[in-house]
Amino acid sequence: MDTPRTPGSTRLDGGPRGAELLDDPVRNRGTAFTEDERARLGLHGLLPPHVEGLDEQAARAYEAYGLKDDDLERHIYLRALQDTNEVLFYRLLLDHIEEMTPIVYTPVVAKACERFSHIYRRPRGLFVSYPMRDAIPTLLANRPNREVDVIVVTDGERILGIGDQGAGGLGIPIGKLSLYTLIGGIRPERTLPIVLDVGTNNAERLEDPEYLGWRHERIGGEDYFDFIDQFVGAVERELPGVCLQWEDFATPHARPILERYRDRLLTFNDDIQGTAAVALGALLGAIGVTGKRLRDQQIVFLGAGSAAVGVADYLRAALVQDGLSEAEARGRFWMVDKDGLLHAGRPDLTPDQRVYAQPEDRVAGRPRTSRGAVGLADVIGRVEATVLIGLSTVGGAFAEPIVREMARKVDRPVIFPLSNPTARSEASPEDLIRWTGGRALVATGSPYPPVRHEGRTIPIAQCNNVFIFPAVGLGVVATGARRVTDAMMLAAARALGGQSPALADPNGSLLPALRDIRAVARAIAEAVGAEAQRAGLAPQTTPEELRARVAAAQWTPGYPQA
Ligand SMILES: O=C([O-])CC(=O)C(=O)O
Ligand SMILES: [Mg+2]
Repeated sequence: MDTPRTPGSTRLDGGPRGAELLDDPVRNRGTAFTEDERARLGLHGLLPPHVEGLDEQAARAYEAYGLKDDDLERHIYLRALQDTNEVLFYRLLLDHIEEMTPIVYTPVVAKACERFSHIYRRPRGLFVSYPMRDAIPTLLANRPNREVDVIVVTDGERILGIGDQGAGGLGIPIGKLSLYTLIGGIRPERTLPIVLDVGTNNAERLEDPEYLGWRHERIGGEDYFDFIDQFVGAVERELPGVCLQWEDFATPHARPILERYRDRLLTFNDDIQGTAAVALGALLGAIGVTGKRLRDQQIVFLGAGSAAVGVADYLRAALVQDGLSEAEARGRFWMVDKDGLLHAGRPDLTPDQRVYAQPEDRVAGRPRTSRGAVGLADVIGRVEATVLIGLSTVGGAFAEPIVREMARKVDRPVIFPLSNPTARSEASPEDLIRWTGGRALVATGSPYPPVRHEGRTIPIAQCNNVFIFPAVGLGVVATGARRVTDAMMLAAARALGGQSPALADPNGSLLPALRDIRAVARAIAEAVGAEAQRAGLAPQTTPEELRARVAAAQWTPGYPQA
Protein backbone atom coordinates (compact mmCIF):
# COMPACT_ATOMS: atom_id res chain seq x y z
CA MET A 1 0.00 0.00 0.00
CA ASP A 2 1.01 3.62 -0.37
CA THR A 3 3.11 5.29 2.26
CA PRO A 4 1.33 8.27 3.80
CA ARG A 5 2.30 11.56 2.19
CA THR A 6 0.00 14.22 3.48
CA PRO A 7 -1.66 12.46 6.36
CA GLY A 8 -4.40 13.69 8.44
CA SER A 9 -7.58 15.51 8.89
CA THR A 10 -8.10 19.17 9.56
CA ARG A 11 -6.52 20.87 12.59
CA LEU A 12 -8.34 20.27 15.82
CA ASP A 13 -7.61 23.39 17.83
CA GLY A 14 -9.79 26.39 17.15
CA GLY A 15 -12.62 24.20 15.81
CA PRO A 16 -15.60 22.64 17.57
CA ARG A 17 -15.17 20.96 20.97
CA GLY A 18 -16.93 18.29 22.97
CA ALA A 19 -20.03 16.59 21.55
CA GLU A 20 -20.01 18.98 18.62
CA LEU A 21 -16.52 17.81 17.64
CA LEU A 22 -17.64 14.17 17.69
CA ASP A 23 -20.41 15.18 15.30
CA ASP A 24 -18.00 16.65 12.76
CA PRO A 25 -16.93 13.88 10.34
CA VAL A 26 -13.93 15.88 9.14
CA ARG A 27 -12.38 16.37 12.59
CA ASN A 28 -13.82 13.50 14.57
CA ARG A 29 -11.31 10.79 15.53
CA GLY A 30 -13.68 8.86 17.78
CA THR A 31 -11.91 6.35 20.01
CA ALA A 32 -8.56 7.49 18.58
CA PHE A 33 -8.58 10.83 20.42
CA THR A 34 -5.57 10.72 22.73
CA GLU A 35 -5.72 11.42 26.47
CA ASP A 36 -4.22 14.82 25.88
CA GLU A 37 -6.73 15.67 23.13
CA ARG A 38 -9.62 14.42 25.25
CA ALA A 39 -8.53 16.76 28.04
CA ARG A 40 -7.93 19.75 25.77
CA LEU A 41 -11.08 19.39 23.70
CA GLY A 42 -13.64 18.62 26.38
CA LEU A 43 -14.08 14.97 25.38
CA HIS A 44 -13.55 13.15 28.65
CA GLY A 45 -16.59 11.09 29.53
CA LEU A 46 -17.96 11.24 25.99
CA LEU A 47 -15.82 8.33 24.76
CA PRO A 48 -15.11 4.84 26.07
CA PRO A 49 -11.86 4.94 28.06
CA HIS A 50 -9.65 2.76 25.83
CA VAL A 51 -7.69 4.84 23.30
CA GLU A 52 -7.36 3.10 19.93
CA GLY A 53 -5.06 3.64 16.98
CA LEU A 54 -6.35 3.96 13.41
CA ASP A 55 -5.31 0.35 12.70
CA GLU A 56 -7.47 -0.94 15.53
CA GLN A 57 -10.37 1.28 14.53
CA ALA A 58 -10.18 0.02 10.94
CA ALA A 59 -10.11 -3.61 12.09
CA ARG A 60 -13.16 -3.05 14.28
CA ALA A 61 -15.02 -1.26 11.48
CA TYR A 62 -14.21 -4.11 9.10
CA GLU A 63 -15.64 -6.58 11.58
CA ALA A 64 -18.89 -4.60 11.78
CA TYR A 65 -18.97 -4.34 7.97
CA GLY A 66 -18.63 -8.11 7.76
CA LEU A 67 -21.87 -8.56 9.70
CA LYS A 68 -23.95 -6.90 6.96
CA ASP A 69 -25.56 -9.42 4.73
CA ASP A 70 -26.40 -7.55 1.58
CA ASP A 71 -24.67 -4.99 -0.60
CA LEU A 72 -27.09 -2.14 0.05
CA GLU A 73 -26.64 -2.65 3.81
CA ARG A 74 -22.87 -2.57 3.27
CA HIS A 75 -23.26 0.68 1.35
CA ILE A 76 -25.42 2.17 4.12
CA TYR A 77 -22.85 1.13 6.73
CA LEU A 78 -19.97 2.73 4.82
CA ARG A 79 -21.92 5.93 4.16
CA ALA A 80 -22.75 6.18 7.87
CA LEU A 81 -19.07 5.75 8.70
CA GLN A 82 -18.23 8.47 6.16
CA ASP A 83 -20.66 10.79 7.93
CA THR A 84 -19.08 9.95 11.31
CA ASN A 85 -15.32 9.82 10.73
CA GLU A 86 -13.93 10.44 7.25
CA VAL A 87 -10.36 9.47 8.07
CA LEU A 88 -11.51 6.05 9.28
CA PHE A 89 -13.84 5.67 6.29
CA TYR A 90 -11.02 6.29 3.80
CA ARG A 91 -8.57 4.14 5.72
CA LEU A 92 -11.04 1.23 5.63
CA LEU A 93 -11.63 1.76 1.91
CA LEU A 94 -7.89 1.88 1.21
CA ASP A 95 -7.31 -1.33 3.16
CA HIS A 96 -10.05 -3.11 1.15
CA ILE A 97 -10.08 -1.17 -2.09
CA GLU A 98 -10.96 -4.10 -4.38
CA GLU A 99 -13.75 -5.28 -2.12
CA MET A 100 -15.30 -1.92 -1.25
CA THR A 101 -15.02 0.19 -4.42
CA PRO A 102 -18.01 -1.62 -5.98
CA ILE A 103 -19.97 -1.00 -2.76
CA VAL A 104 -19.48 2.78 -2.48
CA TYR A 105 -19.43 3.23 -6.26
CA THR A 106 -20.82 1.35 -9.24
CA PRO A 107 -22.71 -1.00 -9.28
CA VAL A 108 -24.15 -0.78 -5.73
CA VAL A 109 -24.45 3.02 -5.81
CA ALA A 110 -27.19 2.55 -8.44
CA LYS A 111 -29.34 0.82 -5.84
CA ALA A 112 -28.49 3.58 -3.33
CA CYS A 113 -29.81 6.19 -5.81
CA GLU A 114 -33.00 4.23 -6.45
CA ARG A 115 -33.57 3.82 -2.71
CA PHE A 116 -32.20 7.26 -1.78
CA SER A 117 -35.29 8.55 -0.01
CA HIS A 118 -35.74 5.32 1.92
CA ILE A 119 -32.18 4.95 3.16
CA TYR A 120 -31.64 8.67 3.83
CA ARG A 121 -29.95 9.31 7.20
CA ARG A 122 -27.96 12.53 7.23
CA PRO A 123 -27.40 15.33 4.77
CA ARG A 124 -24.27 15.39 2.61
CA GLY A 125 -23.60 17.87 -0.15
CA LEU A 126 -26.08 20.40 -1.49
CA PHE A 127 -29.62 20.17 -2.80
CA VAL A 128 -30.14 22.97 -5.30
CA SER A 129 -33.86 22.75 -6.01
CA TYR A 130 -35.63 24.60 -8.77
CA PRO A 131 -38.06 26.43 -6.45
CA MET A 132 -35.00 28.00 -4.75
CA ARG A 133 -33.59 29.24 -8.07
CA ASP A 134 -33.38 32.85 -6.96
CA ALA A 135 -31.37 31.90 -3.88
CA ILE A 136 -28.62 29.75 -5.41
CA PRO A 137 -25.78 31.96 -4.09
CA THR A 138 -27.23 31.59 -0.58
CA LEU A 139 -27.44 27.81 -0.91
CA LEU A 140 -23.83 27.69 -2.06
CA ALA A 141 -22.78 29.97 0.79
CA ASN A 142 -24.39 27.47 3.20
CA ARG A 143 -21.98 24.72 2.12
CA PRO A 144 -20.45 22.87 5.06
CA ASN A 145 -16.79 23.60 4.23
CA ARG A 146 -15.42 26.89 2.91
CA GLU A 147 -12.64 25.71 0.62
CA VAL A 148 -13.66 23.41 -2.22
CA ASP A 149 -11.42 21.86 -4.87
CA VAL A 150 -13.89 19.65 -6.73
CA ILE A 151 -17.66 19.69 -7.25
CA VAL A 152 -19.47 16.79 -8.88
CA VAL A 153 -22.95 17.83 -9.98
CA THR A 154 -25.83 15.87 -11.50
CA ASP A 155 -29.44 16.61 -12.32
CA GLY A 156 -30.25 12.95 -11.77
CA GLU A 157 -31.80 12.44 -15.20
CA ARG A 158 -29.60 9.64 -16.55
CA ILE A 159 -28.08 7.88 -13.57
CA LEU A 160 -25.74 5.09 -14.75
CA GLY A 161 -27.99 2.76 -16.75
CA ILE A 162 -31.06 3.28 -14.53
CA GLY A 163 -32.42 6.53 -15.91
CA ASP A 164 -34.19 9.32 -14.06
CA GLN A 165 -33.76 9.21 -10.27
CA GLY A 166 -34.61 12.84 -9.49
CA ALA A 167 -33.02 14.06 -6.26
CA GLY A 168 -31.88 10.49 -5.50
CA GLY A 169 -29.24 11.06 -8.15
CA LEU A 170 -27.20 12.80 -5.42
CA GLY A 171 -25.87 9.34 -4.58
CA ILE A 172 -23.72 9.52 -7.71
CA PRO A 173 -21.82 12.75 -6.90
CA ILE A 174 -21.29 11.41 -3.36
CA GLY A 175 -19.89 8.13 -4.72
CA LYS A 176 -17.74 9.80 -7.39
CA LEU A 177 -16.26 12.22 -4.87
CA SER A 178 -15.45 9.38 -2.49
CA LEU A 179 -13.25 8.05 -5.28
CA TYR A 180 -11.75 11.48 -5.90
CA THR A 181 -10.49 11.24 -2.34
CA LEU A 182 -9.72 7.53 -2.18
CA ILE A 183 -7.78 7.47 -5.47
CA GLY A 184 -6.93 11.03 -6.43
CA GLY A 185 -6.30 12.08 -2.83
CA ILE A 186 -8.47 15.20 -3.03
CA ARG A 187 -8.96 16.17 0.63
CA PRO A 188 -12.42 14.98 1.72
CA GLU A 189 -13.45 18.32 3.23
CA ARG A 190 -12.60 20.02 -0.08
CA THR A 191 -15.15 18.05 -2.12
CA LEU A 192 -18.77 19.08 -2.66
CA PRO A 193 -21.50 16.83 -4.13
CA ILE A 194 -24.47 18.70 -5.62
CA VAL A 195 -27.80 17.68 -7.09
CA LEU A 196 -29.69 20.12 -9.27
CA ASP A 197 -33.21 19.07 -8.35
CA VAL A 198 -35.25 20.15 -11.37
CA GLY A 199 -37.98 17.57 -10.77
CA THR A 200 -38.33 14.03 -12.10
CA ASN A 201 -40.30 12.28 -14.79
CA ASN A 202 -39.96 8.97 -12.97
CA ALA A 203 -43.57 8.07 -12.11
CA GLU A 204 -42.49 5.68 -9.37
CA ARG A 205 -40.62 8.48 -7.60
CA LEU A 206 -43.44 10.98 -8.07
CA GLU A 207 -45.94 8.55 -6.57
CA ASP A 208 -43.70 7.44 -3.71
CA PRO A 209 -45.01 9.12 -0.53
CA GLU A 210 -41.47 9.01 0.89
CA TYR A 211 -39.79 10.70 -2.09
CA LEU A 212 -37.60 13.51 -0.69
CA GLY A 213 -37.02 15.53 -3.86
CA TRP A 214 -39.09 18.29 -5.41
CA ARG A 215 -42.29 16.51 -6.41
CA HIS A 216 -42.75 17.95 -9.87
CA GLU A 217 -42.17 16.94 -13.46
CA ARG A 218 -38.82 17.96 -14.91
CA ILE A 219 -38.24 21.52 -15.96
CA GLY A 220 -37.16 21.65 -19.61
CA GLY A 221 -36.31 23.97 -22.48
CA GLU A 222 -35.16 27.53 -21.84
CA ASP A 223 -36.10 27.38 -18.17
CA TYR A 224 -33.75 24.46 -17.69
CA PHE A 225 -30.79 26.10 -19.38
CA ASP A 226 -31.46 29.39 -17.54
CA PHE A 227 -31.34 27.49 -14.27
CA ILE A 228 -28.02 25.85 -15.24
CA ASP A 229 -26.72 29.31 -16.13
CA GLN A 230 -27.74 30.70 -12.75
CA PHE A 231 -26.04 27.79 -11.04
CA VAL A 232 -22.80 28.17 -12.99
CA GLY A 233 -22.77 31.93 -12.40
CA ALA A 234 -23.17 31.37 -8.66
CA VAL A 235 -20.37 28.77 -8.63
CA GLU A 236 -18.08 31.18 -10.47
CA ARG A 237 -18.72 33.89 -7.88
CA GLU A 238 -18.71 31.75 -4.74
CA LEU A 239 -15.99 29.27 -5.69
CA PRO A 240 -13.79 30.71 -8.42
CA GLY A 241 -11.29 28.19 -9.77
CA VAL A 242 -13.16 25.12 -8.49
CA CYS A 243 -13.16 22.02 -10.74
CA LEU A 244 -16.78 21.38 -11.78
CA GLN A 245 -17.55 17.87 -13.04
CA TRP A 246 -20.86 17.21 -14.82
CA GLU A 247 -22.21 13.73 -14.24
CA ASP A 248 -25.09 11.67 -15.59
CA PHE A 249 -26.98 14.36 -17.47
CA ALA A 250 -29.27 13.14 -20.26
CA THR A 251 -27.70 13.28 -23.72
CA PRO A 252 -29.69 16.31 -25.00
CA HIS A 253 -28.34 18.34 -22.07
CA ALA A 254 -24.86 16.87 -21.55
CA ARG A 255 -23.16 18.07 -24.72
CA PRO A 256 -24.71 21.59 -24.87
CA ILE A 257 -23.76 22.21 -21.23
CA LEU A 258 -20.19 21.07 -21.85
CA GLU A 259 -19.84 23.22 -24.97
CA ARG A 260 -21.27 26.24 -23.23
CA TYR A 261 -18.96 26.23 -20.21
CA ARG A 262 -15.80 24.37 -21.16
CA ASP A 263 -13.96 27.52 -22.23
CA ARG A 264 -15.29 29.57 -19.35
CA LEU A 265 -14.30 27.57 -16.27
CA LEU A 266 -12.41 24.50 -15.05
CA THR A 267 -14.96 21.91 -16.09
CA PHE A 268 -15.51 18.63 -17.90
CA ASN A 269 -18.17 16.00 -18.49
CA ASP A 270 -17.18 12.66 -17.03
CA ASP A 271 -19.56 10.57 -19.14
CA ILE A 272 -18.43 12.10 -22.43
CA GLN A 273 -14.76 12.88 -21.83
CA GLY A 274 -13.86 10.54 -18.97
CA THR A 275 -15.44 7.51 -20.61
CA ALA A 276 -13.79 8.27 -23.96
CA ALA A 277 -10.41 8.72 -22.28
CA VAL A 278 -10.56 5.40 -20.43
CA ALA A 279 -11.58 3.56 -23.61
CA LEU A 280 -8.70 5.21 -25.46
CA GLY A 281 -6.30 4.34 -22.64
CA ALA A 282 -7.29 0.67 -22.77
CA LEU A 283 -7.06 0.70 -26.58
CA LEU A 284 -3.61 2.23 -26.52
CA GLY A 285 -2.54 -0.47 -24.07
CA ALA A 286 -3.98 -3.17 -26.35
CA ILE A 287 -2.39 -1.75 -29.48
CA GLY A 288 0.91 -1.57 -27.59
CA VAL A 289 0.56 -5.31 -26.92
CA THR A 290 0.00 -6.05 -30.63
CA GLY A 291 3.32 -4.36 -31.40
CA LYS A 292 1.69 -2.35 -34.22
CA ARG A 293 1.52 1.42 -34.65
CA LEU A 294 -1.66 3.26 -33.85
CA ARG A 295 -1.54 4.81 -37.32
CA ASP A 296 -1.82 1.36 -38.92
CA GLN A 297 -5.21 0.51 -37.37
CA GLN A 298 -8.53 0.03 -39.14
CA ILE A 299 -11.27 0.68 -36.62
CA VAL A 300 -14.83 -0.62 -36.75
CA PHE A 301 -17.52 0.66 -34.40
CA LEU A 302 -20.90 -0.90 -33.81
CA GLY A 303 -23.03 1.95 -32.51
CA ALA A 304 -22.77 5.58 -33.54
CA GLY A 305 -24.46 7.37 -30.65
CA SER A 306 -22.88 10.06 -28.50
CA ALA A 307 -20.72 7.62 -26.51
CA ALA A 308 -19.35 6.03 -29.70
CA VAL A 309 -18.69 9.39 -31.32
CA GLY A 310 -16.95 10.55 -28.13
CA VAL A 311 -14.58 7.56 -28.17
CA ALA A 312 -14.01 7.94 -31.92
CA ASP A 313 -13.18 11.63 -31.54
CA TYR A 314 -10.41 10.88 -29.01
CA LEU A 315 -9.10 7.98 -31.06
CA ARG A 316 -9.04 10.15 -34.18
CA ALA A 317 -7.09 12.85 -32.34
CA ALA A 318 -4.60 10.18 -31.24
CA LEU A 319 -4.24 8.96 -34.86
CA VAL A 320 -3.44 12.51 -35.95
CA GLN A 321 -0.90 12.83 -33.12
CA ASP A 322 0.62 9.64 -34.53
CA GLY A 323 1.23 11.25 -37.90
CA LEU A 324 -1.90 10.77 -40.01
CA SER A 325 -3.59 13.69 -41.74
CA GLU A 326 -7.11 14.57 -40.62
CA ALA A 327 -8.53 12.99 -43.81
CA GLU A 328 -6.43 9.83 -43.46
CA ALA A 329 -7.51 9.49 -39.84
CA ARG A 330 -11.20 9.82 -40.71
CA GLY A 331 -10.79 7.15 -43.39
CA ARG A 332 -9.76 4.62 -40.74
CA PHE A 333 -13.19 4.60 -39.12
CA TRP A 334 -16.02 2.31 -40.16
CA MET A 335 -19.03 3.11 -38.02
CA VAL A 336 -22.12 0.96 -38.24
CA ASP A 337 -25.42 1.73 -36.57
CA LYS A 338 -28.84 0.14 -36.79
CA ASP A 339 -29.23 1.50 -40.34
CA GLY A 340 -25.85 0.18 -41.45
CA LEU A 341 -22.54 1.81 -42.28
CA LEU A 342 -22.32 5.58 -41.90
CA HIS A 343 -21.66 6.89 -45.40
CA ALA A 344 -21.91 10.19 -47.19
CA GLY A 345 -25.18 9.25 -48.92
CA ARG A 346 -27.09 8.92 -45.64
CA PRO A 347 -29.35 11.90 -44.98
CA ASP A 348 -29.99 11.03 -41.32
CA LEU A 349 -26.54 11.73 -39.84
CA THR A 350 -25.88 14.45 -37.29
CA PRO A 351 -22.88 16.75 -37.89
CA ASP A 352 -20.93 14.81 -35.21
CA GLN A 353 -21.59 11.55 -37.03
CA ARG A 354 -20.96 12.93 -40.50
CA VAL A 355 -17.27 13.26 -39.64
CA TYR A 356 -17.12 9.45 -39.82
CA ALA A 357 -19.20 8.95 -42.97
CA GLN A 358 -17.26 6.92 -45.53
CA PRO A 359 -17.31 8.37 -49.08
CA GLU A 360 -19.89 6.69 -51.29
CA ASP A 361 -17.22 5.28 -53.63
CA ARG A 362 -15.68 3.27 -50.76
CA VAL A 363 -19.08 1.78 -50.02
CA ALA A 364 -20.27 1.11 -53.56
CA GLY A 365 -19.99 -2.48 -54.69
CA ARG A 366 -20.11 -3.85 -51.16
CA PRO A 367 -22.72 -6.48 -50.51
CA ARG A 368 -25.74 -5.03 -48.81
CA THR A 369 -28.26 -6.40 -46.40
CA SER A 370 -31.82 -6.97 -47.53
CA ARG A 371 -32.64 -3.41 -46.44
CA GLY A 372 -29.91 -2.03 -48.67
CA ALA A 373 -27.56 -1.12 -45.83
CA VAL A 374 -23.98 -2.29 -45.39
CA GLY A 375 -24.00 -4.23 -42.12
CA LEU A 376 -21.33 -5.14 -39.58
CA ALA A 377 -20.68 -8.56 -41.15
CA ASP A 378 -20.15 -6.90 -44.57
CA VAL A 379 -17.70 -4.40 -43.16
CA ILE A 380 -15.71 -7.05 -41.29
CA GLY A 381 -15.74 -9.17 -44.48
CA ARG A 382 -14.22 -6.39 -46.59
CA VAL A 383 -12.01 -4.42 -44.23
CA GLU A 384 -8.97 -5.78 -42.47
CA ALA A 385 -10.32 -4.56 -39.15
CA THR A 386 -7.78 -4.54 -36.33
CA VAL A 387 -10.05 -2.91 -33.72
CA LEU A 388 -13.75 -3.63 -33.10
CA ILE A 389 -15.60 -1.49 -30.56
CA GLY A 390 -19.19 -2.03 -29.45
CA LEU A 391 -21.27 0.84 -28.06
CA SER A 392 -24.54 -0.32 -29.56
CA THR A 393 -26.36 -1.75 -26.51
CA VAL A 394 -27.20 -4.74 -28.75
CA GLY A 395 -26.45 -7.84 -26.66
CA GLY A 396 -24.62 -10.55 -28.61
CA ALA A 397 -24.11 -8.41 -31.73
CA PHE A 398 -20.49 -9.58 -32.07
CA ALA A 399 -21.59 -12.98 -33.36
CA GLU A 400 -19.23 -15.90 -33.82
CA PRO A 401 -18.83 -15.68 -37.64
CA ILE A 402 -17.98 -11.97 -37.40
CA VAL A 403 -15.37 -12.52 -34.71
CA ARG A 404 -13.86 -15.54 -36.48
CA GLU A 405 -13.62 -13.59 -39.74
CA MET A 406 -11.83 -10.72 -38.01
CA ALA A 407 -9.43 -13.14 -36.29
CA ARG A 408 -8.71 -14.91 -39.61
CA LYS A 409 -7.12 -11.73 -40.94
CA VAL A 410 -5.31 -10.27 -37.95
CA ASP A 411 -3.06 -11.86 -35.39
CA ARG A 412 -4.23 -10.02 -32.25
CA PRO A 413 -7.74 -8.62 -32.83
CA VAL A 414 -8.64 -5.86 -30.37
CA ILE A 415 -12.30 -6.34 -29.43
CA PHE A 416 -14.03 -4.11 -26.88
CA PRO A 417 -17.74 -4.83 -26.23
CA LEU A 418 -18.36 -1.70 -24.17
CA SER A 419 -22.14 -1.70 -23.79
CA ASN A 420 -23.78 -1.84 -20.38
CA PRO A 421 -25.26 -3.61 -18.49
CA THR A 422 -24.01 -7.17 -18.96
CA ALA A 423 -27.10 -8.33 -20.88
CA ARG A 424 -26.37 -5.65 -23.50
CA SER A 425 -22.71 -6.50 -23.96
CA GLU A 426 -21.98 -7.18 -27.65
CA ALA A 427 -20.21 -10.42 -26.66
CA SER A 428 -18.95 -12.19 -23.59
CA PRO A 429 -15.18 -12.16 -23.12
CA GLU A 430 -15.22 -15.92 -22.76
CA ASP A 431 -16.70 -16.37 -26.24
CA LEU A 432 -14.32 -13.81 -27.75
CA ILE A 433 -11.30 -15.58 -26.28
CA ARG A 434 -12.55 -18.99 -27.39
CA TRP A 435 -13.51 -17.96 -30.95
CA THR A 436 -10.10 -16.38 -31.48
CA GLY A 437 -8.04 -19.18 -29.95
CA GLY A 438 -6.97 -16.90 -27.10
CA ARG A 439 -5.64 -14.16 -29.39
CA ALA A 440 -8.28 -11.44 -28.81
CA LEU A 441 -7.35 -8.48 -26.62
CA VAL A 442 -10.54 -7.76 -24.73
CA ALA A 443 -11.87 -4.98 -22.52
CA THR A 444 -15.51 -4.53 -21.60
CA GLY A 445 -17.99 -2.00 -20.28
CA SER A 446 -19.55 -4.41 -17.78
CA PRO A 447 -17.61 -6.32 -15.12
CA TYR A 448 -16.54 -9.88 -16.04
CA PRO A 449 -14.56 -12.52 -14.18
CA PRO A 450 -11.21 -13.67 -15.63
CA VAL A 451 -11.37 -16.17 -18.50
CA ARG A 452 -9.56 -19.52 -18.35
CA HIS A 453 -8.06 -20.57 -21.66
CA GLU A 454 -5.61 -23.42 -22.29
CA GLY A 455 -4.04 -23.14 -18.87
CA ARG A 456 -3.93 -19.32 -18.89
CA THR A 457 -6.04 -17.04 -16.75
CA ILE A 458 -6.88 -13.89 -18.69
CA PRO A 459 -8.15 -10.94 -16.59
CA ILE A 460 -10.78 -8.79 -18.32
CA ALA A 461 -10.36 -5.03 -17.97
CA GLN A 462 -13.50 -3.02 -17.34
CA CYS A 463 -13.40 0.38 -19.04
CA ASN A 464 -14.78 2.54 -16.26
CA ASN A 465 -14.08 6.24 -15.98
CA VAL A 466 -12.78 5.68 -12.41
CA PHE A 467 -9.35 5.25 -14.05
CA ILE A 468 -9.53 8.85 -15.30
CA PHE A 469 -11.57 11.34 -13.27
CA PRO A 470 -9.84 11.12 -9.85
CA ALA A 471 -6.47 11.43 -11.58
CA VAL A 472 -7.58 14.39 -13.68
CA GLY A 473 -8.82 16.04 -10.48
CA LEU A 474 -5.47 15.45 -8.80
CA GLY A 475 -3.65 16.86 -11.82
CA VAL A 476 -5.64 20.09 -11.99
CA VAL A 477 -5.66 20.65 -8.23
CA ALA A 478 -1.93 19.99 -7.87
CA THR A 479 -0.97 22.28 -10.74
CA GLY A 480 -3.60 25.00 -10.42
CA ALA A 481 -4.78 24.43 -14.01
CA ARG A 482 -7.47 26.82 -15.26
CA ARG A 483 -9.19 24.57 -17.82
CA VAL A 484 -9.73 20.91 -18.61
CA THR A 485 -9.03 20.51 -22.32
CA ASP A 486 -9.43 17.51 -24.60
CA ALA A 487 -5.65 17.56 -24.99
CA MET A 488 -5.36 17.08 -21.22
CA MET A 489 -7.82 14.18 -21.44
CA LEU A 490 -5.78 12.65 -24.27
CA ALA A 491 -2.66 13.01 -22.16
CA ALA A 492 -4.50 11.20 -19.37
CA ALA A 493 -5.50 8.41 -21.76
CA ARG A 494 -1.93 8.03 -23.02
CA ALA A 495 -0.57 7.88 -19.51
CA LEU A 496 -3.19 5.28 -18.59
CA GLY A 497 -2.38 3.23 -21.70
CA GLY A 498 1.30 3.40 -20.78
CA GLN A 499 0.48 1.86 -17.39
CA SER A 500 -1.28 -1.16 -18.91
CA PRO A 501 -0.06 -4.30 -17.09
CA ALA A 502 -0.51 -6.27 -20.36
CA LEU A 503 2.45 -4.43 -21.89
CA ALA A 504 4.85 -6.25 -19.61
CA ASP A 505 2.90 -9.42 -18.80
CA PRO A 506 1.16 -11.49 -21.50
CA ASN A 507 -1.37 -12.59 -18.90
CA GLY A 508 -1.86 -9.07 -17.54
CA SER A 509 -5.01 -6.98 -17.72
CA LEU A 510 -5.27 -4.10 -20.20
CA LEU A 511 -6.03 -1.73 -17.31
CA PRO A 512 -4.30 -1.47 -13.93
CA ALA A 513 -5.53 -3.24 -10.83
CA LEU A 514 -7.40 -1.17 -8.25
CA ARG A 515 -4.68 -1.88 -5.69
CA ASP A 516 -2.22 0.04 -7.91
CA ILE A 517 -4.61 2.79 -8.89
CA ARG A 518 -3.27 5.52 -6.57
CA ALA A 519 0.19 5.26 -8.10
CA VAL A 520 -1.32 5.15 -11.59
CA ALA A 521 -3.36 8.25 -10.72
CA ARG A 522 -0.16 10.14 -9.89
CA ALA A 523 1.35 9.23 -13.27
CA ILE A 524 -1.82 10.36 -15.03
CA ALA A 525 -2.01 13.55 -12.96
CA GLU A 526 1.57 14.43 -13.96
CA ALA A 527 0.69 13.96 -17.64
CA VAL A 528 -2.43 16.10 -17.25
CA GLY A 529 -0.49 18.81 -15.42
CA ALA A 530 2.33 18.78 -17.97
CA GLU A 531 -0.16 19.26 -20.82
CA ALA A 532 -1.86 22.11 -18.93
CA GLN A 533 1.55 23.76 -18.48
CA ARG A 534 2.45 23.21 -22.14
CA ALA A 535 -0.78 24.92 -23.19
CA GLY A 536 -0.17 27.84 -20.83
CA LEU A 537 -3.16 26.86 -18.68
CA ALA A 538 -1.14 26.25 -15.49
CA PRO A 539 1.91 27.93 -13.95
CA GLN A 540 5.18 26.47 -15.27
CA THR A 541 7.33 24.21 -13.10
CA THR A 542 10.16 21.79 -13.73
CA PRO A 543 9.08 18.16 -14.26
CA GLU A 544 10.58 17.30 -10.85
CA GLU A 545 8.60 20.02 -9.16
CA LEU A 546 5.43 18.90 -10.96
CA ARG A 547 5.99 15.37 -9.71
CA ALA A 548 6.59 16.60 -6.16
CA ARG A 549 3.45 18.73 -6.22
CA VAL A 550 1.28 15.87 -7.42
CA ALA A 551 2.68 13.56 -4.74
CA ALA A 552 2.18 16.19 -2.04
CA ALA A 553 -1.39 16.91 -3.14
CA GLN A 554 -2.49 13.27 -2.85
CA TRP A 555 -4.00 13.04 0.62
CA THR A 556 -3.73 9.82 2.59
CA PRO A 557 -5.97 9.21 5.62
CA GLY A 558 -4.25 9.47 8.98
CA TYR A 559 -4.37 11.39 12.28
CA PRO A 560 -1.51 13.85 12.45
CA GLN A 561 -0.23 15.00 15.83
CA ALA A 562 -2.36 18.01 16.67
O1 LIG B 1 -20.15 5.63 -12.89
C1 LIG B 1 -19.85 4.74 -13.70
O2 LIG B 1 -19.65 3.58 -13.38
C2 LIG B 1 -19.66 5.10 -15.14
C3 LIG B 1 -20.45 6.28 -15.47
O3 LIG B 1 -20.06 7.40 -15.28
C4 LIG B 1 -21.82 6.08 -15.95
O4 LIG B 1 -22.20 4.95 -16.29
O5 LIG B 1 -22.56 7.07 -15.98
MG1 LIG C 1 -21.68 8.76 -15.19
